[in-house]
Amino acid sequence: MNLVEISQAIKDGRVSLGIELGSTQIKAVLVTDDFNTIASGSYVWENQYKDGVWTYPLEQVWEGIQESYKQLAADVKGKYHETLTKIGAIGISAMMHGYLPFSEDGKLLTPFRTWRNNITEPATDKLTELFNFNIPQRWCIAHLYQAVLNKEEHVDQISFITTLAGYVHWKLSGEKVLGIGDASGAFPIDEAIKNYNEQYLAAFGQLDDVKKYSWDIRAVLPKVLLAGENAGTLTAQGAKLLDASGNLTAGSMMAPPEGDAGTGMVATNSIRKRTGNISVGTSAFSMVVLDRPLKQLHRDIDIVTTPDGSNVAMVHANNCSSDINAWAEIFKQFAGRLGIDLQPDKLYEALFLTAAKAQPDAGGLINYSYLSGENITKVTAGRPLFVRTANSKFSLANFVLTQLYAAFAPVKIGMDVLTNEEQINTEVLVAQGGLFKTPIIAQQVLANTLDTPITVMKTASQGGPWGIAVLAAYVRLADKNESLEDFLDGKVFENPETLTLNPEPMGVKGAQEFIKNYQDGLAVERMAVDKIKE
Ligand SMILES: Nc1ncnc2c1ncn2[C@@H]1O[C@H](COP(=O)(O)OP(=O)(O)O)[C@@H](O)[C@H]1O
Ligand SMILES: O=C(CO)[C@@H](O)[C@@H](O)COP(=O)(O)O
Repeated sequence: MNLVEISQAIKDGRVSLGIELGSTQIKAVLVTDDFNTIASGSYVWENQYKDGVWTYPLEQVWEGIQESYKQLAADVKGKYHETLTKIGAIGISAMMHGYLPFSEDGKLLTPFRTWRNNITEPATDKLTELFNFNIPQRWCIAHLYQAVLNKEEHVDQISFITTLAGYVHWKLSGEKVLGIGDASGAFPIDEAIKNYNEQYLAAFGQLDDVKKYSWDIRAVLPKVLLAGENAGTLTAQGAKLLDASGNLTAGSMMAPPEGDAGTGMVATNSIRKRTGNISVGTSAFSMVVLDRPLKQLHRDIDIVTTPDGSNVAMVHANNCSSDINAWAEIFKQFAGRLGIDLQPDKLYEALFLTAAKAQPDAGGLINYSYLSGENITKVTAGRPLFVRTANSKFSLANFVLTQLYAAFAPVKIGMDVLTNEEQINTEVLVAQGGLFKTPIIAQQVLANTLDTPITVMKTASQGGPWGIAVLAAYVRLADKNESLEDFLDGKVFENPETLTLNPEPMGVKGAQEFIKNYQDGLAVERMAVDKIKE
């Protein structure tokens, strides 16, 4: 589309907006009906560790959404000389799971407990046994049941719980709904009925410590919707919440709110059975769409769904890029001392490119990037740790490669369970996430660490917000009965710009040596949790 055509599309509202609330950034993108991004905005935020809980204040949720929207609207005005007043469809996506309990009158009953918390182990042990289905610590039902077990005062006032995307969607549209992918991280889904698992709902409701409360779990959970279903419209109040300038009018169609797992699947076109993708940002999680049930229950493999409700095996590691950021900040401060003001993209590029000169085994250096506890390696709290021996080859190149290996190590260890015990493998994984903003290096290290070809698309560093914008467009543009898979293959990914990197034999061997040292040293990391108190 040329500038005149885009301006006309904006005037007519033939555009779709995607907003994703990720762990480190809120991003908004506007796409035309050919799925090209024509404008964007973002807001940087960071979780806080307050009173033993990882959280974000809800006021900052709105500050971030409004700032991202404001930048996007200014981008539209600057490039296309149009004021953004009408948006065809809107989708909200966010980090999944966690705990946002509300009272009947809409009051938040506890600060937001995010996916990053490892505070629900007793609840997950009990529920996993009850359902014979893996309940990870970060899931909404684990948080709710842990609050029950803790006998927290607020529990009897609960009227509704939701995820972050569900909360924002509710405020914009008045609808208490979730896309099925996001819902699958709240409570287990039954793939056959594309809804919460009835048997598990009943079992949960029958628990003695749950029966005490007047609420019913069925009424407390949001309603489940499939991709493409109508999830309400933007209300006048919602329009004001999104666009503080008041230019935006009400009435946009709303897509079912999704989790960043689902939007990652869309952004990498990984909805069909046996396709695989991986998201690498604050956390790292790989996802394979299943064509058969798993042979057995694994505590390291989570079953979620695609936005159209197919089961997906997910390996989720809580820690990926946060420690890279912490070290990058140290290098930035050092550069600052030398009078050099390093902007983030330049900083990451300079560091990552250094890793190209590293020894394949990263010189024997070891790093545990655990800002928070790590489920895969059974480390209960965050103690970032860098260890080396006197003979390790301590160079900047090896240090940076160590950081990248360490970012991918937990997910690699978890994925070995899927490969070795379930024989579930994909020929290639399509990856997305902020680490690919600097091309090649992180992609190659990931391919070597996982010993799997990694494909990255042009949109990889903006995968999530673009994915939810595509889901919004699907509500508006799909032909009757057109499946999401066909919509993606036929309309969205006609000609994707991709780059695939294969594992390099030397790199694979080096990564394996790193992982061996990493696993051998895990006892030291666990001892750090035990001995070094906050
Ligand atoms: N220019 C860059 N090159 C490489 N990595 C980057 C760059 N900018 C940011 N990053 C990394 O990307 C991460 C954010 O990735 P993203 O997928 O947006 O994650 P999240 O959803 O967790 O916020 C940052 O925390 C940082 O580690
Ligand atoms: O928990 C999940 C997926 O199951 C994610 O929402 C969570 O790890 C947050 O992802 P990001 O690190 O923000 O990409």
